[in-house]
Amino acid sequence: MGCCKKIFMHCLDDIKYNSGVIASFVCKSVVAENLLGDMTSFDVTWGSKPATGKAFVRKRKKTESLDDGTPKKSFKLSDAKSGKQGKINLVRKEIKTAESENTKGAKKSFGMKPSGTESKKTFIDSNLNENVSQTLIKRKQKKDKQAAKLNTAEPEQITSKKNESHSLFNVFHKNVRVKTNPRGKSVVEQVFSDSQKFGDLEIHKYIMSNLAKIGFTTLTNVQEKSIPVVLKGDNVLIRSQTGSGKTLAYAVPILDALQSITPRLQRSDGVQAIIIVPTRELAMQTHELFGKINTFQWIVVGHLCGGENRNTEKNRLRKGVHILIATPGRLLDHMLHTNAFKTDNVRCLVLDEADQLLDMGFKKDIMRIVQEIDSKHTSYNPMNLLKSSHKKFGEETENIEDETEIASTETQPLRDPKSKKRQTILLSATLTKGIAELADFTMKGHTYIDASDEFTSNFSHDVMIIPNTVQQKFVITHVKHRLFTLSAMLLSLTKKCSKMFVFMGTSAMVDFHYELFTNFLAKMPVNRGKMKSGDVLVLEGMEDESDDEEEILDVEFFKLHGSMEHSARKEVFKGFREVKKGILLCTDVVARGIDVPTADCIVQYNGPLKIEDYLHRVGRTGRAGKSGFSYIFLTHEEQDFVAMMEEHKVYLKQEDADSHLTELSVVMEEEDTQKAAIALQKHYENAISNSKDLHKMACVAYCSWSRFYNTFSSKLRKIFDFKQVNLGHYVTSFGLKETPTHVAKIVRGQVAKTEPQKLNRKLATHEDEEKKQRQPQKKKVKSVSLSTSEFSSGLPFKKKRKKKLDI
Ligand SMILES: Nc1ncnc2c1ncn2[C@@H]1O[C@H](COP(=O)(O)OP(=O)(O)OP(=O)(O)O)[C@@H](O)[C@H]1O
Repeated sequence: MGCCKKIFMHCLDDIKYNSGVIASFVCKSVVAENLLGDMTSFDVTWGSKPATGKAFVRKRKKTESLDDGTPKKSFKLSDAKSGKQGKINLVRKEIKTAESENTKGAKKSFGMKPSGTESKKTFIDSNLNENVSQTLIKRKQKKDKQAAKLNTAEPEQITSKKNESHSLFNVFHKNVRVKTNPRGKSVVEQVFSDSQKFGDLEIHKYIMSNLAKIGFTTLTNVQEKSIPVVLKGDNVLIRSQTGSGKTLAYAVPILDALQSITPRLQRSDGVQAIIIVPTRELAMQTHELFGKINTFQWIVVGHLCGGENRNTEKNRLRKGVHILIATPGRLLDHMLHTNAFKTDNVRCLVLDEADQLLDMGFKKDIMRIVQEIDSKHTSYNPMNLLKSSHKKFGEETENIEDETEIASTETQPLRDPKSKKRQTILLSATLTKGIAELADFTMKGHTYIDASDEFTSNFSHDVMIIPNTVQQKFVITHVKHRLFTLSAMLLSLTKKCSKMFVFMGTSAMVDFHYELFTNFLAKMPVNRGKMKSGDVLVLEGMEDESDDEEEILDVEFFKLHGSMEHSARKEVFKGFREVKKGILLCTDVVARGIDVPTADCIVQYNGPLKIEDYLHRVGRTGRAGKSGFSYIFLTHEEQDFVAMMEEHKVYLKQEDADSHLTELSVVMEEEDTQKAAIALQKHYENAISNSKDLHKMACVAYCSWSRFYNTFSSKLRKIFDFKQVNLGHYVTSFGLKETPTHVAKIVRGQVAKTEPQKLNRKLATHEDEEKKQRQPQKKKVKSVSLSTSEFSSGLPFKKKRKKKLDI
């Protein structure tokens, strides 16, 4: 027995690093130890050929093999991906002769010679027949004894014993240490300029005093470098790290130019400057900032964004707006369909978060918007623009000036209402080839401004610059532990942080976790005294408002994603910014540009779909020189992410999940952290299975996750590899007890949640066929839509532009 246990541990390690090398060991030890349900995936023999891909052991076989007391020599397997059935035959299966340290160790513990040509077959045969059958008989005897004991015990004790055999126990293995580079030096970008003040700029004194009122006196580095250039009227492409104050770099010069126009602008003069931002929240935020620095009552700032009432916006445009902040879809919609919206006087175009605009597939919309604006300007020459856009990435921009008219003039076009020129400003925290192309299309020659002194001339650098005031950490968890580890982290981090963004892959994941945490984690009573690791938790009781309960989480939960109603999104965004202590569960919809100055912690529960997304998510903290923390959840299979980030000069430190799990001991009133964690998992699982709605949400969330996990960018796919994941473990991380296939069926509406799982394939198939014959064929209805339009433009739906996730 001891040997088997040892082998299991060896095997587990090997599976982690060396998947498939020692399948036979795994199976054998599994039989002996009754650990089948907890195995990670491994390669098996598929008939006579080795299986491609991964196979997952059917959990139910574990019970069958042990219940009848006879050793099973074969197991049925099903391929999670293809659904193909297979069989692993332990007697016939041969041990592969991998010579890794672990396999040698494992073989030794079975009394075998480390390199095993002669021991290949005999090992399994003899051991299976002797050791395993004995083992199983002993186990059965032990089980019977335990059962007898339990029968005489108090009911409370019984549940406690039952809980101890929760499958999570078996995978509670040591923390994995990931090799990091402690000496790695990231590129540091100074946020504030050394000395320059807003007072040193040639801008209107009212703007200066308004800036001083909100506490801005010293210029940030990017503001120091770019405001004078923008004031001059040049086209610019600006790159600087997140939270460095890029918005003011264009807001101040635009406002200063418009206030200087004499005679004063009238509403009938129409739109003078358009600022395009990717999301509604960013549109609102930018609008707010303009509101703070604009005291010139005759200058009107307005915004247009998807989700708002179109007629209200039409009226707004009809009345007259000078500075228009808009999301691209809705802006184009009005350009094409609102007669009152004239673009003849537009002399400044800003593309903020330019890389996100491209990522979200707005390139065509932006090109169309640019064409619409320029078609009203005499200097517009699309052929020249096209020629210039074929220029190589990173090539100096000066040579284009020969071919096309330069926008740059002695005066800023905005200051001269008669000017037929357009100044363009592109801003981003990351630079990609796409941005270079966009710059070439939208601008006739431009100045490149990089806030980092290291990269003033080198445009196409791979280095990612993240504020050095943010401590970046990663946590390695077993997939099955994700849910309770996240809960523990929320509990512990709220003690030291006031506002937290928790990024998740999909809207459905956000919905589910929000529901779970607000109803259960946030209402976790500290002094209830009932919640021991062995308890079966009375879930309805959790909502009882008894006097002696107090909430352990002194923090408000929020959720924000692209599938929410516009009004709800608006409210949440406002609420989160105003609240003193809060946790925002969100998707990447708020990953860029959003400014919550007091946000001091970022948790990435799912990896970023693109490398740049990591930077933008982390960038929600550490704004304007403030300090912050950032954590990313990684599984054992995803640990190479750390090395990949190091290639981009981003160095993450490992933090043990255990340091957070101790929090659960307090909540669950259980000294042993592992038991407390399991109790919480059980608590969640029971809550989910007892509530139809929550269960459905969990199923939908799981399915949306599986779609999400299939969409990583090609570079990241080798790390976040869907083929490597154990779907069964992920199901557990959503607090579900069903198999992945069953969950998928529930989501598709093929089975009701209450329907028992099909334990016996033959019987189940038979029953199914009978049912089919009895029931008339129903038309298939897609019960849950997993893909939703993220940033609805309001335009009639034409053709799907790009495969979008429900973020
Ligand atoms: N000169 C300044 N002094 C102090 N704080 C400033 C200054 N300029 C901007 N800030 C503050 O810095 C924060 C970040 O500004 P902003 O949102 O413009 O950054 P950003 O570079 O656009 O970030 P991101 O790339 O994430 O969009 C804001 O809270 C803003 O109020």
